[in-house]
Amino acid sequence: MRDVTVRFAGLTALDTVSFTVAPGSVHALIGPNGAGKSTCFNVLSGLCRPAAGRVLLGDTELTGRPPHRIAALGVARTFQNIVTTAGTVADNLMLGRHALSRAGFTASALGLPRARREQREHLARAREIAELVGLGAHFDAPVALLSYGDRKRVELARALCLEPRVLLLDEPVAGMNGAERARTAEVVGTVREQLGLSVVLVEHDMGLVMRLADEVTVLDFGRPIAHGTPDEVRRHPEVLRAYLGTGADEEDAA
Ligand SMILES: Nc1ncnc2c1ncn2[C@@H]1O[C@H](COP(=O)(O)OP(=O)(O)OP(=O)(O)O)[C@@H](O)[C@H]1O
Repeated sequence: MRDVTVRFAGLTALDTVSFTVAPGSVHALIGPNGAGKSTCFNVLSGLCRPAAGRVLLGDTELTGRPPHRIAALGVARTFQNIVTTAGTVADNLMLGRHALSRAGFTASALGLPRARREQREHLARAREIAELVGLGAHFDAPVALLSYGDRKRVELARALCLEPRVLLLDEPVAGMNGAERARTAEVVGTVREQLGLSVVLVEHDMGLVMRLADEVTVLDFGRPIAHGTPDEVRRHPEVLRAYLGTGADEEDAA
C-alpha cells in the first residue's frame, strides 16, 4: 500500500498510509478503535476506493479494481463477523472454489464429464484445506451445528479455497475463548507455513499479534505512527502513549 488516503465526508480515515507486506510474512495492523484498520482492509480488498494512493500486489496494480477481480488476482479476506451459516462445511468451501472453476455453470449443471472431473478435484482440494485448518472431521457437517471457533475457521478455510497469495484476516479470534484463540493462532501459523502465503492481520488480541506477526504497522487516527517487529513496536514511545500502554502491561503481566 502506497500513500493511500481515504476520506468519508469531512473525516480522513486514512492519511497517506504506506506499508509493504513481505512475501510469506505475517503483517499485523493494529491501533485503537477508529484508527483505520478496517478501512485499510477495505482498500486492500477493493471494497473501498482510495482518494489517493495505490495498492500493488507485486507489480500488479490493484487500485480501483472490483473486489472479485482482486480476489481472483490472489487476495482473499475474512470478515469480522461470520457470514457463513447455511449448508455444510463442504458446501461453503466449494462456494469458495467457485471463482476458480473453469468448466462454467452450464457445463456443471449438465453434468458434463469435464465439469464432473473438475468438481471432484475441487472437492478433494476443499477437503485438504478443511484438514489443514482442523475441520476435516466436520467436512460434511452443517455449519450451523459447529462451535463458534469452528465457524470462524470455516471462514478462514473458505478464503483459502481461493488459493490466495495474500490472506487478509479481520479479527480472526474476536469473540473466541482462550482455547479457541490458541487453536486459531496455531492454524494461522500452519497455513502460512504450508501454503507459503502472506497474511495481513487486524487483531485486538495483542498476545496473538505478538506471537504471530513478523512485522507490525500501528495506525492512530488514520496515520501510521510506528512500524517494526512486535518487540520494536511494543517499546515505541509513540505506541505506548497512543495505544499499547495497557495492552503491553497486561501482556507483560501475563
Ligand atoms: N463508511 C464510512 N463512512 C463514514 N465514516 C467511516 C466509514 N467507515 C469508517 N469510517 C470512519 O473512519 C474511521 C476509521 O474507521 P475504521 O473502521 O477503519 O477503524 P478501525 O481501526 O477498523 O476501528 P475498529 O478497531 O473499531 O474496527 C473511523 O472514524 C470511522 O468512524
